Amino acid sequence: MTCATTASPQKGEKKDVIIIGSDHAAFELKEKLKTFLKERGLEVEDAGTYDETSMNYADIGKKVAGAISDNTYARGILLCGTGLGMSMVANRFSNVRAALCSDIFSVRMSRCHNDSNILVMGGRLVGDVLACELVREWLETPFEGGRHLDRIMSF
Ligand SMILES: O=C(CO)[C@H](O)[C@H](O)[C@H](O)COP(=O)(O)O
Repeated sequence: MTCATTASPQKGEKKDVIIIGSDHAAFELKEKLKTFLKERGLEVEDAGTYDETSMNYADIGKKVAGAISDNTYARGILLCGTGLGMSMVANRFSNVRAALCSDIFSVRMSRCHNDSNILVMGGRLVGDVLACELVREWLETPFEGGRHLDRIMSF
């Protein structure tokens, strides 16, 4: 399983580690995805939340997006009830291209054309089996570069 990125590895970048975070609404999905990733030999950094106590998704979204933005990690996964709040938070950070997806085609395009570096999903929308498939597709699909590189570099 590859984890393609266009950015040159930076000093301290944990480029082979996937950072994952959720709020309470998607805590259960986060735990399932951690198992899925680890079973595939990937190292996972859990940014929280660590139980189902109600909390503010923005705290976790900022933590994960900040760690992508400063190149500590190359790829991250964010989960909340709908995925909306997490994607809004994450896309405020420079160098972050967070893609809120619930279907395979969007996930594939988010990698091929947009070089998404955070995959966002809604735990109250996407079931466990589909979520694992979305993550698998996201990890395995490379960025095409070319005209798409010019485009993502323009914002
Ligand atoms: O996207 C979200 C917020 O914009 C998420 O769905 C949150 O998980 C959701 O708002 C949490 O709702 P709750 O009623 O506090 O569990």
